[in-house]
Amino acid sequence: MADVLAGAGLPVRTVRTLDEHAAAVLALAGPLAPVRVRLADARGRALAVDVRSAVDLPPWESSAMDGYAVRAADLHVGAVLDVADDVPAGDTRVVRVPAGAVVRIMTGAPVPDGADTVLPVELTDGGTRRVRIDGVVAAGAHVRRRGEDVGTGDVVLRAGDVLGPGAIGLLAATGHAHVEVHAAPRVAVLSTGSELVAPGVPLRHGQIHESNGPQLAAAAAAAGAEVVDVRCVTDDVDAVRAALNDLGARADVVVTTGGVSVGAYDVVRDALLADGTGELVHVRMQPGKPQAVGALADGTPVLALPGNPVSSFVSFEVFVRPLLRRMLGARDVHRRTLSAAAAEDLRSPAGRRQLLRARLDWTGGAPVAVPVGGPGSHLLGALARADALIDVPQDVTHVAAGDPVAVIDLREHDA
Ligand SMILES: Nc1nc2c(c(=O)[nH]1)N[C@H]1C(S)=C(S)[C@@H](COP(=O)(O)OP(=O)(O)OC[C@H]3O[C@@H](n4cnc5c(N)ncnc54)[C@H](O)[C@@H]3O)O[C@H]1N2
Ligand code: MOO
Repeated sequence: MADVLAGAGLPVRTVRTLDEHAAAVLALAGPLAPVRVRLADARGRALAVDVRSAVDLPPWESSAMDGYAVRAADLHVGAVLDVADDVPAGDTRVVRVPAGAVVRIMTGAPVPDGADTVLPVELTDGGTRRVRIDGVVAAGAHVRRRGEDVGTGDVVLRAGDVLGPGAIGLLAATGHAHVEVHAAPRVAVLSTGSELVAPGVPLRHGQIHESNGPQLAAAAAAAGAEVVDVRCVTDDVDAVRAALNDLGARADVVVTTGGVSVGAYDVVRDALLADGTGELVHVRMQPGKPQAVGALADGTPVLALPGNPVSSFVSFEVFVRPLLRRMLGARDVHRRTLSAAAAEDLRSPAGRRQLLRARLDWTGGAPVAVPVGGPGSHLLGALARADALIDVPQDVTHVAAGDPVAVIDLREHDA
């Protein structure tokens, strides 16, 4: 769309909807090359290939109970049977139950040949040489069949699956010590602003603690990226350019905050424009209106987010996170969305899609979206309480309490 904001000597800005800018950012990179990693290093990474089981699960008939392996035909209340053998878990012998006898067996031990049923110890007198049968079970009870869970060669996980604890357990059980995953995107974070000082340093008048860097680094790590550097520079174009080039050499993506608006010292804007690759964007959203994208000399993408802490948080969610998930190789790069009832009346600016921080209240069963922190982009106080973003469409200016609203669920779901 043609720029409507140029004027007063300001550089040209492309005007986009949120979806248009998200699509433009997503097009900046694809999944990174596959690498082979140890299972212990695979959590949070996306599989580069389908994975098949190397074994049957269970690999042999196994007992689901501590008790006695029996022939169902020999089970009668009051019968007393010889205990021919004892098979604990880990016993690798091939054992056979003689006719009219039983074999004591433990949970997870191989069921002896000839036995078809496991009688739990609670239904016996617990004898070790001879055992009295106090109760019976159905034929076949408590025997886990070979391959009933997973068969050899079955596809157990697919390319693009992000590996949570359940998947790691499955990979181990199916015999995989290593897996092919996509490399994790290396992310560098650069905060800009002469007012910024490190957390812990006492503030002088005009100074604030640098919070976007730690926030974005945490968000990138939670998205599955490897954060290689978090740095802060003053509002100096040369310092920004030097930092960008240095960080770009070690990262797959550089994320900056601050200095992309229309201020006299908006140096990220100036640095990206000076290098000739930058595009300034006015996104029809709140927060997150001023954005910029660029590329370093080696092609490394730079995503420049606005400096207000809530703006950088929301911008990361809707622009940076999907790109990182794509580079990670995840099949599904977007957060889950759901419909919730608005807890209160909401106002939204005309012509801007609003993403309002909220907490989902599930106490009534169906989700209710409770706004937290207000719409101001500087209101950090409630950020930690938000686990969702209410997504108010660009053309909607009013939502009544109780109305359904679309919500982006910020909780992690890979586990
Ligand atoms: N005349 C106009 N002024 C502004 C406009 C506009 O359209 N016309 N847009 C406003 C909007 S919307 C936003 S968002 C901000 C974004 O501006 P910048 O990206 O250039 O950000 P800064 O000016 O550098 O900082 C904004 C704000 O955030 C604080 N900040 C910055 N970095 C950090 C950090 N790392 N940690 C904590 N806080 C940070 C900074 O101190 C400012 O208060 O522009 C509006 N202005
Ligand atoms: O776009 Mo700004 O992010 O509204 O505060």
